[in-house]
Amino acid sequence: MCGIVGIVGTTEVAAALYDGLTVLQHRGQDAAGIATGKGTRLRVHKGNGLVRDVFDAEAMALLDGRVGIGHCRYPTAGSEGHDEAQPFYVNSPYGIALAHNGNLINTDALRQEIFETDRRNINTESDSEVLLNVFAHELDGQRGLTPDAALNAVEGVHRRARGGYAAVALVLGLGLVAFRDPNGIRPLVLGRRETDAGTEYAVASESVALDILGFERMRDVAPGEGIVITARGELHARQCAEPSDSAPCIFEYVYFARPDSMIENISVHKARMRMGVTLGEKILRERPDHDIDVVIPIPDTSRDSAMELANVLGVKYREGFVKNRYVGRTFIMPGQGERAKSVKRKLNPIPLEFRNRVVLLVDDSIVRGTTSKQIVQMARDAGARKVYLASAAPPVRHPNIYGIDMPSVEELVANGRSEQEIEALLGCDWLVYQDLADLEAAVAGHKFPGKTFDSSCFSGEYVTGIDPGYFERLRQLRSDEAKKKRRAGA
Ligand SMILES: O=P(O)(O)OC[C@H]1O[C@H](OP(=O)(O)OP(=O)(O)O)[C@H](O)[C@@H]1O
Ligand SMILES: NC(=O)CC[C@H](N)C(=O)O
Ligand SMILES: [Mg+2]
Repeated sequence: MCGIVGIVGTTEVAAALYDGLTVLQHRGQDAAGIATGKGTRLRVHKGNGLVRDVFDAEAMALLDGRVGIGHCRYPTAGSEGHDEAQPFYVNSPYGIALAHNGNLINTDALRQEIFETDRRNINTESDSEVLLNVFAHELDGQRGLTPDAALNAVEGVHRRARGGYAAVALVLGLGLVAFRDPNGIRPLVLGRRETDAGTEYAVASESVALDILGFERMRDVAPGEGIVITARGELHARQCAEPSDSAPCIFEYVYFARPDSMIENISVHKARMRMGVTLGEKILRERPDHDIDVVIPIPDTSRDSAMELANVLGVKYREGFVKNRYVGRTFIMPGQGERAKSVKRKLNPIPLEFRNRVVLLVDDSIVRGTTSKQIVQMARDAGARKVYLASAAPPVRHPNIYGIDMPSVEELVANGRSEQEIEALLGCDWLVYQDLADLEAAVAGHKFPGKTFDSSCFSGEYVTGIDPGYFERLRQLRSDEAKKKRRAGA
């Protein structure tokens, strides 16, 4: 789940792109990059690591121009290597750099088509390089370099690409192009800032990036829409695909996005609080005479839900785990060994909150079970009398194929297991999951009743349809085992 940002400014934009990426860091910790354009020169600097590690003063000084894009990466395709860091660059036509959040599900077919029909080579395993080349080819087929030509090219992308994608592209001689897949699976928001020198525009994965840069949030980029902001600051927008089922990714609200972001006019913080309410109500229905002494969140993401859940139950909310702020998010780490080790390094219990108590631990989701297995044990070791575990999301039983790296069902702790079996495996005294209908209602809230989402990792229903054999191929390419082998060079 990468973070993307693009800015058309009235002055140099590199520093603002850097700041934007630092607040999108939670979306990808593996690699980061910025591309800027000035005159006929497009500059790209990218590398593995956190934003603060990838850029130094020297690199920043080279990134000149008033138009630019940035990316922080959490890989869902290809390797974690340096050459798959983004933005990707292609010199023809005009010089284009592109940054992509999401995952294409017809990458192989597109790669072949691009080689055989479009006569373009894709030099990495990245689906984002494929996306860039589809856009480049479609733009090449247009007459001239105008906003209309770029929007026609976006139409071409929507015709050919399948999957989840939100993308920003820098086209030399034109400006910034942004687009979002026809189902709107991946988020993208548009903002504006007035300056003495004129209007500036920014697009970003999450509105928090606009907030910290001082841009006013205008609206989400619509599913299937294309946007062009010329280097002179003119905004052009057009619907570039037939209307499709709207399916924003529900996992953004569960885990990925920052709580201070608004996605599709829904506050992530409020959505998480409502998840806590519905889960609390379920607990009261199932165990009206519960013996819970204290509700303890598993930091960070579950805090908003856990707090409201405690309110509904009428029991104390306590911070029982201290998080080491220098360890990143564990779920988006590439290997299981690293994920497992990091939970221990990251979270440490305060024994007095556990001793002789019946504790209800709350997490936003249980995916591989890496976190919860260790946390339940830590709570016991810290003296808890009983350890209950509640998940603000339903069991994850299906792969995510639109930009969250859960490609292989074998790695999911809920795969092929009943809730009782998962409870036994995680070693807790009681395990309770949110129901999917409650989760969807909680995210939609009162303002958007009946709103639909991509909830495929919970439901197994995929809005784009799936080609036969896709899951097996994905498993071969992206299981933890396959990644380990690739890293070892086997
Ligand atoms: O079942 P698992 O495979 O362990 O995955 C789920 C856990 O991973 C995430 O935490 P993470 O440490 O990534 O980030 P956070 O600090 O934002 O909660 C999520 O919040 C759960 O705690
Ligand atoms: N998480 C993402 O959005 C990943 C983008 C792209 N598929 C990559 O692997 O680089
Ligand atoms: Mg967590």
